[in-house]
Amino acid sequence: MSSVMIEATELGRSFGATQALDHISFRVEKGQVLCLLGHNGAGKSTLVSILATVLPPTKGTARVAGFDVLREARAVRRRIGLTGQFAAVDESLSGRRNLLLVARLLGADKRQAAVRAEQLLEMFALTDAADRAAATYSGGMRRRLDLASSFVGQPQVLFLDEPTTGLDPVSRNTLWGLVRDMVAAGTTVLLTTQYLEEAEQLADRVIVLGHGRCIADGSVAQLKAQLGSSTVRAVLADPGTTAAALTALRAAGLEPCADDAGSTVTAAVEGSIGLAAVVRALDAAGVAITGISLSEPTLDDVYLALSEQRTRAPAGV
Ligand SMILES: Nc1ncnc2c1ncn2[C@@H]1O[C@H](COP(=O)(O)OP(=O)(O)OP(=O)(O)O)[C@@H](O)[C@H]1O
Repeated sequence: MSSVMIEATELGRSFGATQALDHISFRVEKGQVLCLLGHNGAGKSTLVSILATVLPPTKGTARVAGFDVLREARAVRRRIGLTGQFAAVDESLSGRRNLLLVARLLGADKRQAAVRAEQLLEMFALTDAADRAAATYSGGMRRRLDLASSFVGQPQVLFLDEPTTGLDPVSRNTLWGLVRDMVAAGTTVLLTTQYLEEAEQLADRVIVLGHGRCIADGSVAQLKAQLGSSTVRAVLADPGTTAAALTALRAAGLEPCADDAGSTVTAAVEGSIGLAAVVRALDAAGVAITGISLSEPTLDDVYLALSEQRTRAPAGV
């Protein structure tokens, strides 16, 4: 049996004149975590909705757990779990009743449903709060309950659409641990996020979406390798000098980018010779800095560089 659990072939989706997705193709093997990264409106939720059979594509095909998302939607639904951006729990019910309800909807008898609910409450550290209304839960507890609900049917493929948005770092770490446990048990995960750290923590492979298109595809290490061996990060004394700094570094043969606030510029370089070149170029352009460092590239650097390339690309590219 093929171990490909998600297969998208030339997927496209438009909403009127908006092309939300275009020419998206990829495969995910059993037990892998694919992370979709992208800015607001990049097309992440649209892609998840198509794969989870919530939305039909306008072009292309997709198979999940071996079944076609259009022609065999019911078979797909029986094998997947979906956790959206907003926790889909019934707030008036207790955590336990939420899980019992989902289990009964999926066809479990009363006893099976009770056993499964108990297991999941334990697994997601909700046993103590099991009989309280979900309305009294914290954001992190609600996300855990939501994730537990999507796990009632022991899905082969789990879709997580921005699962940790709005969670504090501790809750986020807990959730990452739960996702790792699921993957260790053989579940295939497709995760969307705007948090690059989340991709670094969980992903075997990352696809970066930009305006509905795939703009990068590879492991975190491969994406970082595209940027050269290291990154120089210079903190500008005056954000008003950002344009001058970028011009000077481009003239020195580098491809710099600035953070949103314009207070830091980064550039990929080859080792410490590159660091000296940055210092010389900024000094010659009269750009004062308050700090400079040389580091291995992070996924943030990759993302910034890709966004920068997109911004500089001519219209229509
Ligand atoms: N039902 C819809 N009707 C019209 N346009 C839509 C609809 N759903 C999505 N879009 C448009 O499709 C594009 C992709 O949206 P999508 O929600 O997939 O992006 P996203 O990457 O998930 O963004 P976010 O991170 O903000 O959730 C956007 O331009 C959005 O406005």
